[in-house]
Amino acid sequence: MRNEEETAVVVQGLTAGYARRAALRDLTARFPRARVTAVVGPNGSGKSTLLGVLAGVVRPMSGSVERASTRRPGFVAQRSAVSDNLPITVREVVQMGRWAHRGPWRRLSERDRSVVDDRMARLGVLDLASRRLGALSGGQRQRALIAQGLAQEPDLLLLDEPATGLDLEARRCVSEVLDGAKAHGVTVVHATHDLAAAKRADHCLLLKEGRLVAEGPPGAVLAPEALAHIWGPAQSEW
Ligand SMILES: Nc1ncnc2c1ncn2[C@@H]1O[C@H](COP(=O)(O)OP(=O)(O)OP(=O)(O)O)[C@@H](O)[C@H]1O
Repeated sequence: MRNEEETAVVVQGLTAGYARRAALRDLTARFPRARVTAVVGPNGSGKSTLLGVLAGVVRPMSGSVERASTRRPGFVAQRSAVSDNLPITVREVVQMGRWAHRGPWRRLSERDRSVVDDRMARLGVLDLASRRLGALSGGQRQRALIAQGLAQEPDLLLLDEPATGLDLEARRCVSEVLDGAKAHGVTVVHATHDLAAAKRADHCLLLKEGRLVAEGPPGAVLAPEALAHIWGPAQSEW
């Protein structure tokens, strides 16, 4: 990043976790505005916790998170965090994204409806609009949840493993959607185990055991020697 102007979020000395156990320790990092940042690391390294802090659902134990904007971030949680049994349709799920603007259960305006339809179309779930979320395949459900995040029209979009379990075409669709959001000025941060997707990002954070190991351009952060350091030599060919 070249200067402060281009930074959407600054995290300094962040320690955060659950009960008294820290899952992230003394993390300092920046998230460039209108760019895609990939957060990479092994299971349990603190990726979801970091997204939770940025989303405002996990409170820091110490350190700070500074964000220029006061708009509520869009947060697409890990699919496993969303109940399969919710008796709501895909359209209702995506409409919930408009609550940030309308408040819950308010009547939707014409514009709300058109944003909802547009986001469902972009994620290829418009023809599933009246199906119940719980009756969808994992990949279809994931696309509905991403459509919900986009329907919020956030300036900061946080996604926890958005491409996990998706087929090739759906992954391509998600990747295009995230690039489209970025082109509209949205700061995108996603946690991923897909190193190819991480390499397409503009900026990358590599975590291990709750600590930041490296930050910068994905090509440098995900260099074979860094990956070998984290996962062992077998993964260093990515
Ligand atoms: N709700 C919770 N309550 C207690 N501990 C938690 C909770 N969520 C995560 N943890 C712990 O915090 C640590 C970091 O977990 P986190 O989910 O942030 O990692 P992650 O990098 O996203 O992992 P994964 O790749 O498996 O999704 C782990 O040790 C985990 O057990």
